[in-house]
Amino acid sequence: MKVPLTRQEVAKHTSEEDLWVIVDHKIYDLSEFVDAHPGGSVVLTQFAGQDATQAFYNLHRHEVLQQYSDLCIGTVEGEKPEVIDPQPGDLSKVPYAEPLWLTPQFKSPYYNDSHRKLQKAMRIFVETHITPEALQKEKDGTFISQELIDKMAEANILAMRLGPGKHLHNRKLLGGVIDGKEYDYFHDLIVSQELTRHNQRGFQDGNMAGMTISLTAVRQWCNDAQLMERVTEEVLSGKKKMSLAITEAFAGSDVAGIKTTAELSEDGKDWIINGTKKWITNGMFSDYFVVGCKTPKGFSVILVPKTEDVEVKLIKTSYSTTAATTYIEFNNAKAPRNHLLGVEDRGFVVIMSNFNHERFMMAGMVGRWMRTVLEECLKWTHQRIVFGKPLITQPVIRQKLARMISLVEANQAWLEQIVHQMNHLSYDQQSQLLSGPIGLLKNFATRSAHEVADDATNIFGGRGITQSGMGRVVEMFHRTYKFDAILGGAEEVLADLGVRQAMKFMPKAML
Ligand code: HEM
Repeated sequence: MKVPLTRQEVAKHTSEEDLWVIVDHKIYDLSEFVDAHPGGSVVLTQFAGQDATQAFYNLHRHEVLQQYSDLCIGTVEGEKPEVIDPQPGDLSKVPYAEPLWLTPQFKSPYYNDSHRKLQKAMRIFVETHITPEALQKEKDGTFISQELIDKMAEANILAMRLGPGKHLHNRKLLGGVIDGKEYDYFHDLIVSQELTRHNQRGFQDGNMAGMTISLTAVRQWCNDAQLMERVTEEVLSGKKKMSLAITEAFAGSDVAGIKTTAELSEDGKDWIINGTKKWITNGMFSDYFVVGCKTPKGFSVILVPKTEDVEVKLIKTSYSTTAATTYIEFNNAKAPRNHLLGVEDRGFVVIMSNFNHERFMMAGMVGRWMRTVLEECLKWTHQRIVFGKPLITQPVIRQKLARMISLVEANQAWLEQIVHQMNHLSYDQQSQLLSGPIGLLKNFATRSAHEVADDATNIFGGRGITQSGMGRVVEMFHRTYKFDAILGGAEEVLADLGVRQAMKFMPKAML
């Protein structure tokens, strides 16, 4: 019964057995909920019969009202709710909460109608299908469901995550909102950025991150076209999973220090792999591993199928085990000879060129996360009342917000500039010309994340270090932004790479 009622009528319901409150001009009957209320019954009785809007928004996220909408029995007569009730697909109206190209008042030279269509469809898909599972999996630590993988495969989201290319031709993306042939690196950026919006960092990686950084290497470097097509089909249909297995306890960003070996069997038919790998995202549920190995005269990359000679163990890290971070032992594991990617002993180029797309995606994703954290801070500083005034009235808080806005916008602007170049360069040209700039961009993105996480946590105070409730997004960001600073190449290594690449192009220029 959602009928208008007067404030006088609400004021009559003040006992624990018969308890009504008003929040944002809506009336809630909490009589049955009092005992179940996580904040206890006392606080509710203190506000019984009254308007509790300010107290409510000081303690709860708006999503609480969406979850408990059944308790709402009507609106106050002659009044209208003021707080925005976001629906799947909506753009945020909070300043800076969306990149400029999604802000109706502004223009961008980079995006067209097909980008807008894809963005809208992705946001609806993420909010409807991915976010509910992401929230659950981040908490319970179990792996992504086959049901969700199947849905993403059907919508061709798995295929889109590899970036533009022939694998998208003849595919209808998200039910046909755009044609696979139209797909460019701006679409790719949109897919990455929308996919982070559930704000569950462990699940973000648990959601097939392994595939996005390993199938790319198979597609680019597999010498056997039939094998490449078969693996692509198996993985993009969601039937098989895969991951990239390069890092070891012995070697992280210094790929040259890898100890895992690959030798040809006596009959020359198979590679025999021995050694260990560590921090392999999605390794627990992978059917294939793209493995970096020492071969007699150098370093090679091999596609290794999961067999009983490949043992996997779960590693607990600072984010959820839903990411399936894995320790792997290869014990005489076999891979057919044609599973070599690229040229024997010259696998370095396979790994290095593959890094570009991974790092570009990571920069886009952490950039989008920062923006969400900025939105959280803007909302919170307006709703949080301290010393009798909203937090935003404090100049020191506005200084922090100014810095966050600048970092978020600078990252996106640089990112878009690089994406524009990617759209106009071949894969080889990208490897040659953009590995430096992309490395520097990822470095800048995660140094910015460091600043944003620090300021946001201070703004949220105790809530910023609490895993549930008001500060949950900020808490997660502060706890997990380091994954972006380390995975795909540590900050310092990327900064160094960026400058060394510039040195290569340095003319003999004198002062
Ligand atoms: C529609 C009415 C309400 C609902 C559905 C509701 C629901 C909840 C939920 C789900 C939580 C758990 C924390 C979270 O997820 O954010 C919570 C916590 C809490 N609630 Fe409510 N609540 C309501 C009204 C109120 C009111 C009127 C007060 C009065 C001040 C209040 C005070 C609190 C307190 C003190 C906490 C604990 C907060 C913390 O741990 O920081 N609630 N409430």
